[in-house]
Amino acid sequence: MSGRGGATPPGDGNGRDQGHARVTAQAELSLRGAALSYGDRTLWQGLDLDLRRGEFVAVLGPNGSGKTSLLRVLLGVRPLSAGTLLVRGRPPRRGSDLIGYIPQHKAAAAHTPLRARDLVRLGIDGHRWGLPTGGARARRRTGELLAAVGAAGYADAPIGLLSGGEQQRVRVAQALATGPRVLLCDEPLLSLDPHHQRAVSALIDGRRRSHGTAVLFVTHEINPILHLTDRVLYLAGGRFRIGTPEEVLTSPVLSELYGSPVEVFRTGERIVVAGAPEPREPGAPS
Ligand SMILES: Nc1ncnc2c1ncn2[C@@H]1O[C@H](COP(=O)(O)OP(=O)(O)OP(=O)(O)O)[C@@H](O)[C@H]1O
Repeated sequence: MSGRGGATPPGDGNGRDQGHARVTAQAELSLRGAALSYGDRTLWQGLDLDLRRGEFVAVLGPNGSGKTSLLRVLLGVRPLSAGTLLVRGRPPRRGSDLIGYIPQHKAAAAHTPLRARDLVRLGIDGHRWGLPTGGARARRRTGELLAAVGAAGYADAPIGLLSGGEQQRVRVAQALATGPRVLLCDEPLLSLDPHHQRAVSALIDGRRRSHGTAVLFVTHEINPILHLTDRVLYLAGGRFRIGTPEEVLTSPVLSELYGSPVEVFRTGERIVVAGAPEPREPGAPS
């Protein structure tokens, strides 16, 4: 297969086989013929994806396959090299209220002067530096957001003194501050223990169920979120596949995507991928 990404069934999932016009009308995010290159290196191309209301899409792929770069495009901080992106029918805009972003967990330094409530407050009016407005309303909203993620008990604690799971709850609250239609999650469970992984993924899932928020969830590990996942976007070696986990996470599909034999095992509720090749160095011949 050429470097042109996988617009072939099974697991094409690009909407064409599901009533293209109907899907487009409902999409929160819509990519058409999207490509992203850095210099002469193309991370992905020919990407068609509609993210629908309340949908949970997991983005998988080896290191360097362009998962975070995709989020940067969707956040409006990086332009596509080709193709189009629409966010609820309009071009993307950096800092849009329509999109919430949950970053990887990185432990905040113990001496960080921010309290949990300050971090959430930044999600409400952090883009209005120098023009503080609506103080009482923002304070009330901050309290509601912290309560919604079960973080009210440590609202006034310095963020650096909270556990990893507690910090991630606060970051979820911050991402929800503007009432986004789409949540972009960049490995939000990384370095959390299984208990906190479940708690944080349940929070994200709860939001999509209660508000119809669509979720694009970048992860290296599908198992903690497999039960939530409607579709998988799998990026590898400049190509991709989209479809349900059952369609994409199979030995034949991943072997074709990687261009070498890959085994996918299912043990109970878990999926194990074995034999995926190491990512190529940037610029190495394909
Ligand atoms: N601004 C940039 N300029 C040039 N190359 C970049 C830039 N940003 C990212 N890259 C390269 O693009 C590739 C994809 O990066 P990206 O962070 O999107 O990958 P990823 O799939 O999220 O990887 P990981 O799983 O390791 O987080 C990497 O090789 C990275 O070095």
